Amino acid sequence: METRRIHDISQPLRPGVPVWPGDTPFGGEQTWKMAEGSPVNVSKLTLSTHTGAHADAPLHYAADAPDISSVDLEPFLGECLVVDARGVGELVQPEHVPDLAGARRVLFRTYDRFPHEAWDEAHTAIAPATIAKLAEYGVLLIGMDGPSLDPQDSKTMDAHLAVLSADMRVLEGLVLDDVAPGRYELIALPLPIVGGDASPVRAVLRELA
Ligand SMILES: Nc1ccccc1C(=O)C[C@H](N)C(=O)O
Ligand SMILES: [Zn+2]
Ligand SMILES: [Zn+2]
Repeated sequence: METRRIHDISQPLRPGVPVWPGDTPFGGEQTWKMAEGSPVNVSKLTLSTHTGAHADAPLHYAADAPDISSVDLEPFLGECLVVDARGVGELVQPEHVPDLAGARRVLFRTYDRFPHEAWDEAHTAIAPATIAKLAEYGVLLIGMDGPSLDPQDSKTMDAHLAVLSADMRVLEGLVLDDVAPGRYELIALPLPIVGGDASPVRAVLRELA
């Protein structure tokens, strides 16, 4: 049997999971309870589309752009490169991008320890020039552990606009603490939420054979 190790790089979704300031807190509530005589347990969720590990749709940063149910799944599935970008400062710059050796999906680790319990107001972001460089190399998807490609206080969304013009896909909120830099198989499919500007993903990295 195949035994390639799988690293779960998703945040556990639970009440209290840190969300963007002012955004909808995660809520789960049981609607049918076995404890009250129902034959099954069922619950409802309340959450922002940008909760935990998630994929942005172009619709998040451009009006009339594709929603998350319309995007091609190819970028979210396949070989990727995990890059150690810890300690780079405010922005991951082009010089922090190593030789991609043909990788078409690139994930940046910026945290020593992912902040599971508190929102990080001052996360590392991605320089637009870095996205342009990745696009030149044919990269389909950029991912990171921080909550946004752009700084929290950005009004111009330069990194997201660079992604828009390169038609790249985006993963944010990945937990890369226990993953060594290098190549893996990425599996991080968004849900087909019609009209959705983003979707949570169950993101995993599988070691290559
Ligand atoms: N939830 C929000 C509410 C307001 C403004 C931004 C967000 C975001 O989540 C930003 C995001 N994760 C991004 O794609 O950069
Ligand atoms: Zn997002
Ligand atoms: Zn984003």
